[in-house]
Order: sequence, then C-alpha cells, then structure tokens
Amino acid sequence: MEGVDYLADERKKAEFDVNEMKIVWAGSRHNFELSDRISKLVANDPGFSKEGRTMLPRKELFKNTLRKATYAWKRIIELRLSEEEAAKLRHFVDEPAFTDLHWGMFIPAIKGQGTDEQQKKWLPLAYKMQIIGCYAQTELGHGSNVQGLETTATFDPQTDEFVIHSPTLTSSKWWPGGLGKVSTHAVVYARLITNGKDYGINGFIVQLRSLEDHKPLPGVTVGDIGLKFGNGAYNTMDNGVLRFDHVRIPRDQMLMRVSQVTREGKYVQSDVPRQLLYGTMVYVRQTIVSDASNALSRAVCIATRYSAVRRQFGSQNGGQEIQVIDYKTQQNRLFPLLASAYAFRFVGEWLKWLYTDVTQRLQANDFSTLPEAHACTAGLKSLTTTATADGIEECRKLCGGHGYLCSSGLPELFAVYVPACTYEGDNTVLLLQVARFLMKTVSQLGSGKKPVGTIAYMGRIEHLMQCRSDVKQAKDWLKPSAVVEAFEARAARMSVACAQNLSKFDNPEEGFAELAADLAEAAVAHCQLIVVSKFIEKLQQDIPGEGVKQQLEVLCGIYYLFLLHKHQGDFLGTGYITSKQASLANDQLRALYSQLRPNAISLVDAFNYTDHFLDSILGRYDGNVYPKLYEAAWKDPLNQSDIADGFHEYIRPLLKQQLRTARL
Ligand SMILES: CCCCCCCC/C=C\CCCCCCCCCC(=O)SCCNC(=O)CCNC(=O)[C@H](O)C(C)(C)COP(=O)(O)OP(=O)(O)OC[C@H]1O[C@@H](n2cnc3c(N)ncnc32)[C@H](O)[C@@H]1OP(=O)(O)O
Ligand SMILES: Cc1cc2nc3c(=O)[nH]c(=O)nc-3n(C[C@H](O)[C@H](O)[C@H](O)COP(=O)(O)OP(=O)(O)OC[C@H]3O[C@@H](n4cnc5c(N)ncnc54)[C@H](O)[C@@H]3O)c2cc1C
Repeated sequence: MEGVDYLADERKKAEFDVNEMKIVWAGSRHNFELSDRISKLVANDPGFSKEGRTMLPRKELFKNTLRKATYAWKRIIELRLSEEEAAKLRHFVDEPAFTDLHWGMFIPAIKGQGTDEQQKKWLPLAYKMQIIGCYAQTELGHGSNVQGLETTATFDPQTDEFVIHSPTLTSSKWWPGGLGKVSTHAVVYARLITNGKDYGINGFIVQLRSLEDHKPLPGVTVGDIGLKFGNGAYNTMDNGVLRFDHVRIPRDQMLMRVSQVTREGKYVQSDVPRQLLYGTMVYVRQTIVSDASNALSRAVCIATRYSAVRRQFGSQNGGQEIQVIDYKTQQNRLFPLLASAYAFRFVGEWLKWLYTDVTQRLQANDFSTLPEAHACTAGLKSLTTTATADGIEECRKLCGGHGYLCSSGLPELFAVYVPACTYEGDNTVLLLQVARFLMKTVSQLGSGKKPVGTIAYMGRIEHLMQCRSDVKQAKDWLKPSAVVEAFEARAARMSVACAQNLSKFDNPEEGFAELAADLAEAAVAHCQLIVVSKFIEKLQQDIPGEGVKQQLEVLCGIYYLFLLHKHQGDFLGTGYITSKQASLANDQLRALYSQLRPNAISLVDAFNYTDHFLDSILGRYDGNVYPKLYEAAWKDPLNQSDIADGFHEYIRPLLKQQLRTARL
C-alpha cells in the first residue's frame, strides 16, 4: 500500500500473526492464495471499476452490468480460469447479475434433477453459455408455499409434449433473477398433469427466447418486474415476470430424476424421495450461509477501521479526542458482529462439508441424512442472513452520519444483502421447518431411534432437563463444556416446552399454527447451539500461528457470551442459570472486549479485502477518510455546476417573490 497509513499504530498493537489468521479466515493456504490472486486481478482491471455505479439510472446500470458480466466471462476464457477461479472472479467483481442464477441455480437444478441423458444434453450448452438459464419457481401468488404453485404442465400423448400454461394472473412467474431481460431458458416449476391427474410440482426446461434474435418465443410473455429497494444495489439484476400461453415442449424436457412420464403418459415415481425436487434450494441455502460471513465481514471491516479513525469528545489538555472504538458501547455493538463474522465463517465451512457428505450419500441412494441437511441449511440460512442484514445496518449506524453516505459502501451493501432474508425461503418460514424437525425428534425420543448429528444432544434429554450451571466466577464461562451445556439445555428445554404445549391440542396442525412464535424461538435456540458448537470444535483443531488460536478463543467467547446476554430471558426462564451467573457472563464479556480491542484492526485486516472490493471510503485500508470523503463529494453530478438545474425555473421566482414581499 502506498502513502501514509493512518492506521499503522493500530496495526502495531496486534498480538497475533495476521498472515496466519488470513489463512484461517480463507479456510486453507490454497483458498487464501486463490482469493488473494483473483481479488487483485479484479481490483487492478479498469474493466471492473465500480466508479459512479450508484449514480447510474436503471437502464445504464443494467447495461453496465451486462458489459461487466460478459467482460468477466471473456477474461475467464482468456485466462483459462478453472471453475473455482471463475467463481472467485465473479465474487470479487461484486455485482449481482444473471450469471449468479445461471451458474448458481439453473445448472445445479439440471445437475440435481436431470437424468444422465438430460445432463449430457443440456450441461455442455450451459457451461459454454450458449444458452443462459434461470430458476423460475416463485409466482405472483405463491413463493413460500411451493405446493401452491399454479403453472401447469399437461402431458399431450398425441404429440409427446407437455403444454406449459399460466391459467391465472397469480400463476405468472414473478421474481426469478436473470429472467426479465437475459435468459434464453428456464427451469420452470409447474404442476405435472397427465391422464387428467395432478401429480404436483416438477421442474421442466423451457426455452423462452429465440437464440437468433432474443425475442420471446410464441406464447411466452416476459419482462422485468421493476425497480427494487436501494440505489444501484440489486437493480443490476433483471428479476422477471413470465407467462405461458399453451407453450409446447418435448416430453424429455421434464427433469426426470425424481419422477418420469412415459411415452404413454404414465406417471412413474422413482425410489428417490420427492423432496429431492427441493434439492437446488438446499444447495443454494448452503452457499448463502457461506456468503453471510463475506457480507458481514465487509460491513464490520468498514465500521472497525472507521471507528479507529473517528474521534469524538474527551480531549485532555489540548490532546487528541477519544477514538470512538474505545467507547464500551461502541465495542458492545461492534465486537459481537466481528465475532459473528468469524462464527459464520466456520459454521459455513462445516455446512459445506455436511452438504458434500449428504450429496455423496444421495448418489449412493442413502437418503437418511436428508432431513437433517434440510433442517441445518434452512435454519442456518435463516439465522445467518437475519443476523447479517441486521449487522450491516448496525455497522452503518456505528459510522454515524457518514455511514449514511453511499460512499461509505454500507447503504448499497445493505440494499444488496437484505433480500437474502426473503429469497431462497422466507426466514420465518424456514425456522418453522426447523421447528417441525425438532418436534418430530422430541416425539421420537424413547422410541429407540437415537438422535444423531446436530440433534445428538436430544439423546441426553433427561440430563439436559434437570442439570444446572456450575459457573461460580466469571472466568468459568470460558470453559467450553459449561457453554455447550448451557446452549444445549436451553435448546432442549425450549423444544420440550413446545412439544408439551403442542400435545394439549387435539389437532397438531392447529397447535403448530397457534404456537408458531414459540416454535420459531426454539428453532433459533437450536441453530445458535449449532453455530456455538462448531466454533468451539474449530478451536479444538490444531491452529498454527503466533497468538492466532488465542484471538479466536476471544472471538468465540464474545460470540456465545453476547448471545447468552441477549437471550438471557431464555437461559433464566428455562432455569439453567441464575441471575448471578448471567451477571458473571456479562462481566466476562466486558473483559473479552478489552482483550480484543488492541487486535481489532488486525482482525479485520485478516479478511484481506482490497479497497476495490470494500468500495468504501470509511473502510479504506490506509484510514485516510476525511480528504477522500471531501474529494468524493465534489464528484457528485449535482456539483458539476454552481447553479443547479431547475434553479431558474423554480427557486429564482421564489426568491424574487420574497424580495418583492420584503420591499412591500
Ligand atoms: C443463486 C446463486 C448462488 C451462487 C453462489 C454464489 C454464492 C453467493 C451466494 C449468494 C449470492 C446471492 C445470489 C442469490 C440470488 C437469489 C436467489 C434466490 C432464488 C430463489 O429465491 S428460488 C425460490 C426459493 N423458494 C423457496 O425457498 C420456497 C420456500 N418454500 C419451501 O421450501 C417449501 O415450500 C416449504 C419447505 C416451506 C414447505 O414445503 P412443503 O412441500 O409444503 O413441505 P412440508 O409439508 O412442510 O414438508 C414435507 C416434507 O418435506 C421436507 N422438506 C421440505 N423441504 C425440504 C428440502 N428442501 N429438502 C429436504 N426435505 C424437505 C419437510 O421436512 C417434510 O418432511 P417430513 O415429512 O416432515 O419428514
Ligand atoms: C431479490 C429476490 C430474488 C429472488 N430470486 C428468485 C429466483 O431467482 N427464482 C425464484 O423462483 N424466486 C425468487 N425469489 C422469490 C423468493 O424466493 C420468494 O420471495 C421467497 O421464497 C418468499 O416467498 P413470498 O415472496 O411468497 O413470501 P410470503 O410467503 O408471501 O411471505 C410474506 C410473509 O408471510 C409470512 N409467512 C408466509 N407463510 C407463512 C407460514 N406458513 N407461517 C408463518 N408465516 C408465514 C412470511 O414470514 C412473511 O412475513 C426472489 C426474491 C427476491 C426478493
């Protein structure tokens, strides 16, 4: 880095090896080197500049995204990047685009739900981007309730085709990214009807636009759904609307891994569970969990650096004022978010492992771990995206007024990120899926079926229902066994309380609806237990680098003690801890903030973000905030002239009128 480093003193305070921490953050030396190389490649290429992005009108913004996405593809080909390198490049280009859905959902849907033959036909075209696809599931009338979708795919045995049709306005596909203006094809989810019988939802590959002139094919009505939240932000994406008027596709474009329709129109269900139709969602939820730590760490990096630069109050004898990062209130808002970024990193790594494991099992026709994989991906997607969206907004507030400027990078980051709480499953709806899984687990206790994996703790239910915390002094809260038992007891007791309340209802579905808010809270407790456990398990590994493990222990302590403090009501209400023990936890938390403080800047440096990727004046690596903020203000189009457009038309007559009144 060139020029003065205004954060150099902060960097000197670090008590650990930052370069080793970079490797822990990246997951491996290989991942670190890959990210480092590709992020610099993107940052140094003017073709990927972000300059002025938030000021472009929608049409120009969108065109610019098309330019960048195709330029990225050109570079991927020219540089012969591997699939892994290409994915990194798209990540660091940092602009939501149709390519996310093409690579992230269209291709995985064909891979997961297509037969070998279908994969052989469609994947090579998609890999070369000779066709561009999206994932068209959600409709105007239904998103969460997938079984309620209305689009129909009716088999016509005369012609060996499916007829895809949108029977109502509410059956219009609505939201799919990449659909509005770009995609040539879509995996469309529709009700499969054959021989007059409705067999529920299935996926179909449907061509939407001509490969010659890109015009919608006959019977297809397609367009963009309009401007979304935030300037720039997710408006780089063409989320679309799509209607079918009796569009015909060959029978072999029904994705046939889960079920088939024969030439005669007979519906055949294979021996794989129907839930595999939802497999693409499980995959994407897992990637969203991994991505949460990216988004949160970006916001935290900006807020931490700026908190060290910013000074307010407390000047003594004409000396410097206090850095706002030294206020305990700032630390209490910021440091748990820094700890959460690390916690989500590690749980994301673990979830990736779980997903790979379940995928291998599915290939071998072992479906036993699918329910747990669904509960974990759904629950952790909900937990991490909610905390990340809230965390980004908190980081904006932590930066005071300047956080509200687009040049802080935070408003755009928030606007791009916040729909993650909704897409790929509304976060409350997903928590209720976890709750169903928990209630099923509780109901099977005593049946001889041993709970395994993330619900293994339920197997010790008798102990967890009656044990009490043995914490006597603040530092006892640093013992992993004390912490894990606290989170297990809280989660188990909340689930059992819900199950007991449910049993009072004659109709279980009515009970579930009535108790939904409590059930969602029990699901949160279970998911927090997973994150805490995975962080603690990470610390049991061999972690090289001077001081690295110690810093991670501090972060882990902050993560769980902050949760314990925030959800004190649960821990006290379920009777596992006393109010004295809750207060000791808080004392320990404050002590950990003091230990973290000198390392804060280096802990965010370990994310290894380029200034290009952060795209934030407040988060600049060198901390040179004020001159750059001042400079940026003058680049605003409003400052291109001293007299604003509209002045002569509107303001001048007003001023003249006041002048006349004053003279009177
Ligand atoms: C996409 C890009 C990724 C690229 C990678 C880059 C990395 C960066 C990451 C992110 C960058 C941002 C880019 C993201 C772009 C946005 C993409 C957004 C795309 C979408 O939003 S697609 C649409 C998503 N829609 C949903 O998620 C709908 C949510 N609804 C449902 O999932 C279901 O309807 C339901 C689960 C809520 C209910 O279903 P239903 O059939 O009615 O089920 P139940 O009766 O409740 O349950 C039946 C039975 O099935 C089990 N089950 C449910 N779901 C699953 C599943 N997915 N897998 C396995 N099993 C499942 C359930 O537990 C029940 O089991 P039981 O009978 O009790 O044993
Ligand atoms: C930016 C963005 C990109 C998207 N991209 C795609 C895409 O590429 N492809 C695609 O197919 N879809 C896409 N979607 C759609 C997305 O998947 C849905 O919006 C999402 O699944 C939520 O469904 P919904 O909109 O129907 O919400 P709703 O279900 O209508 O939710 C409204 C409210 O009702 C509550 N609610 C609903 N059901 C229940 C219940 N059973 N119990 C308790 N509360 C409930 C919810 O919690 C929420 O508060 C995208 C959405 C967004 C915002």
